[in-house]
Amino acid sequence: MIKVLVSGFMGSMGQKTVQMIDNTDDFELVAAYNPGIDTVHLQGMGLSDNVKLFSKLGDIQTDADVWIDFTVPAAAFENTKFAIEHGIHPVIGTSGLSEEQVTQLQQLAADKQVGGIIAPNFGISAVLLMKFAKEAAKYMPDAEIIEMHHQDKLDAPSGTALSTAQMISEARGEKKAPASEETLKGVRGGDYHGVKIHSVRLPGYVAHEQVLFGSKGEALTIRQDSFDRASFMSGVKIAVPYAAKASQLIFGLENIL
Ligand SMILES: NC(=O)C1=CN([C@@H]2O[C@H](COP(=O)(O)OP(=O)(O)OC[C@H]3O[C@@H](n4cnc5c(N)ncnc54)[C@H](OP(=O)(O)O)[C@@H]3O)[C@@H](O)[C@H]2O)C=CC1
Ligand SMILES: O=C(O)C1=N[C@H](C(=O)O)C[C@H](O)C1
Repeated sequence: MIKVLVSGFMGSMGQKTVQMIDNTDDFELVAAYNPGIDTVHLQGMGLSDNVKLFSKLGDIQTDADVWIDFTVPAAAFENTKFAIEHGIHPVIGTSGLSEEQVTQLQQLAADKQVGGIIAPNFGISAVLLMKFAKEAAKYMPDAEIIEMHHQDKLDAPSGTALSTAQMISEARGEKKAPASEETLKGVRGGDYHGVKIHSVRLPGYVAHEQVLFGSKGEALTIRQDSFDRASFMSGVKIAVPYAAKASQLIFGLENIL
């Protein structure tokens, strides 16, 4: 049995994760963390009395093996650091960690021998999109990304879009996006090493990404859609047993599939 703590358990992803753990024989929810726990939410969630609840990071005392984190970008670094320092293997879905922060956390995990995984996206369709985009970029280096998310998403671009841009950039090498004068500021999107990223936020959307490749007389479009947050749970389910035994902190679900 793998004992799990869910950080951000009252959020959209946190609630899905609690359900997934309840429905998985090998996992047991032993602790849950969320600042500002409210009883209305709690009643709806039907957590067992054995689950220890925490609303402050410093108060957490648990025998959890794995720390699943779906919180907010501003909390991702401190939460992951806390988990590693307390011997709890991290499975981090929260977006917004910088490359420097990931490197720091990987160093800490190696020092403490408490490994796990940080994944910008636990959905299989998104992992495949990134893999296919990396391959396509070798042959069609001119690419732009459009990511589309629900209106409550705090960060832009999405972690997935940033990761896709990194992979495209690595596969094709240095390249600049065509220069054009913006008569409306920001209209050409963000720029990651020449890969333009456009972030759309709309009600009704969940999480979607499209990568457009253009070449002489032809184009390729790769698209994935997460219509439901359940789409991320298959990846989390794979990540938990991996993390519980890991001595390194890896980045990207594709590395353990
Ligand atoms: N890797 C992946 O596959 C996926 C990643 N994500 C990422 O997961 C994160 C959460 O997404 P989502 O569930 O939609 O967001 P929500 O806003 O629905 O949930 C975030 C939860 O975290 C809580 N929270 C705020 N601060 C802290 C803290 N310091 N420690 C612990 N919990 C905290 C919030 O509480 P309160 O409301 O009281 O502030 C809230 O309950 C985002 O970064 C998102 O990008 C989302 C989907 C898939
Ligand atoms: O906030 C979300 O919803 C999502 N966040 C992740 C990201 O930033 O890439 C993963 C997925 O896109 C859903």
